[in-house]
Parts: sequence; C-alpha cells; structure tokens
Amino acid sequence: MSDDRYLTFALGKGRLAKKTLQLFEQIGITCEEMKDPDTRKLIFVNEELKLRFFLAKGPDVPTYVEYGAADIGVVGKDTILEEGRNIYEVLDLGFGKCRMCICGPESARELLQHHEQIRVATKYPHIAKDYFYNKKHQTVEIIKLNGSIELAPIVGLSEVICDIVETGTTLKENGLTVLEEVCPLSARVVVNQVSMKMDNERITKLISDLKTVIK
Ligand SMILES: Nc1ncnc2c1ncn2[C@@H]1O[C@H](COP(=O)(O)OP(=O)(O)OP(=O)(O)O)[C@@H](O)[C@H]1O
Ligand SMILES: O=P(O)(O)OC[C@H]1O[C@H](OP(=O)(O)OP(=O)(O)O)[C@H](O)[C@@H]1O
Repeated sequence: MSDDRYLTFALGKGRLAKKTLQLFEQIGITCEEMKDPDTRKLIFVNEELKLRFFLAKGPDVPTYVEYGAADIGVVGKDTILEEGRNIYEVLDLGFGKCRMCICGPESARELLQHHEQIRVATKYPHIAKDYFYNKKHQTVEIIKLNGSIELAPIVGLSEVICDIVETGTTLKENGLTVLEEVCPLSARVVVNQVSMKMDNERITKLISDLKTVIK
C-alpha cells in the first residue's frame, strides 16, 4: 500500500496513556494536540507523518484493531486476553507491569486447594474462566463486577477474586492476600492482521524503533 495512507493508532485511555505517548515521543512521533488535558477532541492527526491517534476505553482498543478502524493499538495484556480478538500482539512495551492474581482472605486458601466450588468475583470473566476451567480443571461460579473488586470477599459476595495486583496496597488495606498467580501483565502493541501485511514496511519500522527505546 502507498505511504499516503494514514496509519491509525488506538491508545488505551487511563493509566497507560501517558507512558505510551512518552514512548512515541522518544521515537519522534509526537502529537501536541493530544496532550491538552482540557480537550474534548477524540481524534488527533499528525499531517507530516501521516498518522492519526485516538484514545479509547481499554477494552475497546482490540475491537478497533480487529475491525481495522485502527491499524495499531496499545493496551494491557489483561485486556488482550479478556477480549480474545483476532489481532497480532507484536511487542511487550515493558511498562504497566502488574499481575493477574487470585486473591482473597487467607482462609480461602484451603477452599482453593480442595477444589471447592467457590465463587470468583472479577472484572475479567474470560481470564478467570480460562484459569479455573482449562488450567486448574476446577468448577467455580464466576461473578462479573465492574470495579472495586476487593469488596466482594469482604462483604460475602464471593470467596475469592481474580484481579490485577500491582503494588499489593489495595489487598493489604482490605485484609486480603495473593493466593495464586494467573499471569504477568504489561502494556502491549497490537496490530490489525490485514494492516500488518499491507503496511508491513511502516509497521515493522515502527516496531523496531520502539524496540530501541524500551527498557
Ligand atoms: N494497578 C493497576 N490496576 C489496574 N490496571 C493496571 C494497574 N497497573 C497497570 N495496569 C494496566 O493498565 C491498564 C489500564 O488500566 P486503567 O485502570 O486505566 O483501565 P481500566 O482498568 O480499563 O479502568 P476503568 O475501568 O477505570 O476505565 C490495565 O488494563 C492494566 O493492563
Ligand atoms: O496492587 P495495587 O497497586 O493496589 O493496584 C491494584 C488495584 O488497582 C486496580 O483497581 P483500579 O484502581 O483500576 O480501580 P477499580 O477497582 O475501580 O477498577 C485493581 O483492580 C486493583 O484494585
């Protein structure tokens, strides 16, 4: 495909956004407009480099990339696993590091070990289901929540949770602990499968430039 085409990036809003933009700046990709904290604009263009950027809710990034509305996305590995979209995951950016864990009060450890039919509250039902059914061969009841997951075992909604642990502070302050680790997580670059073929040169160059600046 010709170089006239704009490459479109879908970036996850929230925690990962700032570091993603910093990393792109380090390889000479800038979008000043996007840094304005008061802007309500959703899409930003760098005419010179023929690039377009938009910020989307994390779980929507793989959707935009699968359908080709964005060629490239930056999103957490947790979101990639949960959404299960047909996209290529091409690079680990090495930031946004955290872990997906099964957590609960210490007293729940025994229930897990004895494969009791426990309730698991989570924002990530697919990851939880895959872990318990496919990896552990344990039947559980999964309860989908949208946030403040640590509340669930405290108020008796579930025995354990499947959630992100970064510093461990939230668990500690709520009398909970990590019982099992599901997988490590970090920010990843994802690419649309057709774009990878059609715009291979530009995308490969971008990936190799990013590799030179990531730690
Ligand atoms: N302490 C953390 N808690 C949650 N996510 C973290 C943490 N540290 C790194 N991450 C990564 O950052 C990504 C974005 O997190 P963020 O909280 O901004 O989005 P979100 O979970 O979709 O939030 P919300 O539902 O509040 O919009 C996560 O998907 C995960 O990969
Ligand atoms: O180990 P820590 O450093 O304490 O971080 C982990 C916490 O951060 C996230 O919650 P978030 O702040 O995104 O809020 P939410 O529960 O409303 O999703 C995550 O779901 C944990 O609750």
